[in-house]
Amino acid sequence: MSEETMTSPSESPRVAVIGGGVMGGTIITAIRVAGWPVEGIAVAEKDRDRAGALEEAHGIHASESIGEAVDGAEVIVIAVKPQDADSALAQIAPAYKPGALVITVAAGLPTSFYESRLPEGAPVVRCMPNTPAIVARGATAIAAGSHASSQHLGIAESMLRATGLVVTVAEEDLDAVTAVSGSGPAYFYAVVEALTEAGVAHGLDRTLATQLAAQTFVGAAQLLMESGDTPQTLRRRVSSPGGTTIAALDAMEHAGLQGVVSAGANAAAARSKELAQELGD
Ligand SMILES: NC(=O)C1=CN([C@@H]2O[C@H](COP(=O)(O)OP(=O)(O)OC[C@H]3O[C@@H](n4cnc5c(N)ncnc54)[C@H](O)[C@@H]3O)[C@@H](O)[C@H]2O)C=CC1
Ligand SMILES: O=C(O)[C@@H]1CCC=N1
Repeated sequence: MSEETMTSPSESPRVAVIGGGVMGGTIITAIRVAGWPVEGIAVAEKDRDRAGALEEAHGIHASESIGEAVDGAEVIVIAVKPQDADSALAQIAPAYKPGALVITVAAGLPTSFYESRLPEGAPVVRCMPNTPAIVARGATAIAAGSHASSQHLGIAESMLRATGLVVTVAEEDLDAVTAVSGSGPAYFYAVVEALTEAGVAHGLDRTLATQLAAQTFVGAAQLLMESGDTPQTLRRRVSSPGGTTIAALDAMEHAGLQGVVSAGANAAAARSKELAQELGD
């Protein structure tokens, strides 16, 4: 695909999604919402049940063969686990249409990993989405490889727009993005689990405690985004002098909250870098 020949869904570029799991399925939904025609989307999914579910949900063609899905595709979305990317690329390369845009969501693997396994000059855009994309509240960062232009980034952005926020970053920032927003939803769920347990220990019904915790975090996040205030300002607004919140925050800090969160984020960023070394050349 030349950049000039594809700028909008109405031009019906052929899209092949490789791996129709959580992220692949979410991206298919997003591009359908963005107006991509069903007949322009193919998916390669080796799990038969999952392939059948995608066909039923979207009316698209699912194949076990990566070569078949990629044949003639102008955009190839790679949504397999990092450990499966090398073998997927070995099947993509022979069917690759010169100039086709490759969009990858795999954690850790740099754009050079793809470029070195595809014909010379392949434009690659690397993305780090997160699971709230499933409900159109995702946060995705995208970065251009060495042959990807701003127009290629624009195509990726237009395909992912329906998943929520999309921002462009330098590729070197993607490990940090992974540590904050890519893995971030899991930190939130872990905190909700802990808060639920605390609520249950104090006599609350488990379902109610989870509901209250989730609504509190959704509301707090919305207030943060809509008010334009800093987290510090909003935290102080909850914290009455001599009140319950200060008592809680003091206890959390004493128990190492800041250290716990940064240790988690550091481990995610380190693992992202490690994946590149482990699976790269
Ligand atoms: N789940 C998450 O929160 C996030 C995941 N990612 C990245 O997205 C990628 C996919 O992750 P998930 O969707 O969570 O995994 P998943 O396991 O749900 O989906 C991967 C799919 O690829 C299929 N697959 C594997 N090899 C294949 C092959 N050779 N041919 C056809 N299909 C094949 C599997 O059957 C599976 O359905 C990973 O690289 C991950 O790093 C990125 C950001 C967030
Ligand atoms: O856990 C992982 O490796 C992927 C990347 C970010 C979220 N899930």
